[in-house]
Amino acid sequence: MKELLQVYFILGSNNTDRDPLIVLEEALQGGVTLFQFREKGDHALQADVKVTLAQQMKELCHRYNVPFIVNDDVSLALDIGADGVHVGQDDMSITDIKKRCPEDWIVGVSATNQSEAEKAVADGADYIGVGPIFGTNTKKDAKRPIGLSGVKQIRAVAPSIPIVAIGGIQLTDVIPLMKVGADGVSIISAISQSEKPMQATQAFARHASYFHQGM
Ligand SMILES: Cc1ncsc1CCOP(=O)(O)O
Ligand SMILES: C=C1C=NC(C(F)(F)F)=NC1=N
Repeated sequence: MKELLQVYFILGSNNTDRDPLIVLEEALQGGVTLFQFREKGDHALQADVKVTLAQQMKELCHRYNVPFIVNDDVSLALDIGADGVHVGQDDMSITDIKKRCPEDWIVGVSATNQSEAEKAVADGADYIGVGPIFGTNTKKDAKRPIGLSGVKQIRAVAPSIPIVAIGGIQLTDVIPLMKVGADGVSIISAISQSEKPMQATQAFARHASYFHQGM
């Protein structure tokens, strides 16, 4: 699981002005290790348009042997045969999801502090998304940034669960984040808003793998 978290790309149709399928394919060619479909916020697609995009993105990910995760929408994830879901603290509980969903599903949870992280571990989450690390414009209701120290504190109470850092992350943040205990980084705009998503992803992959070799 920790290897999958190295370069965790997240994309929804409103995170880019381009065709999201083209952006996704370029990022996959650059070495994305895990992908999350997150269709939220202004102009988010709904209903069958959203389902169609999700199915197309899933097929694309599977062509590159990358697992396809759906944010929040457990029913959509089940309907299209996703590889798992990512839920927030106030979404469906992990235990309920684990009951309803395939045994081999990846179930990730957001955590922004030590108690949320401890709860996620107790509930059996497969990984936790820790953040927002830095300020971000991508998520309207993001909480106050927790910085590198926030990751360090969470790793102190959750020594073995896979942790991916998220929120305002740029290339130069990768190695410092891994040094304080993250197993990988989750990125939206640094890749989706890049003029060259493939090259941007390659750079993130190089930094993340460099650190892993170093360990
Ligand atoms: C979904 C989410 N959760 C915490 S911050 C964030 C948005 C991250 O987007 P970006 O990588 O563009 O800052
Ligand atoms: C709010 C979120 C927090 N973390 C993550 C992930 F990086 F996948 F763990 N995804 C989200 N959608």
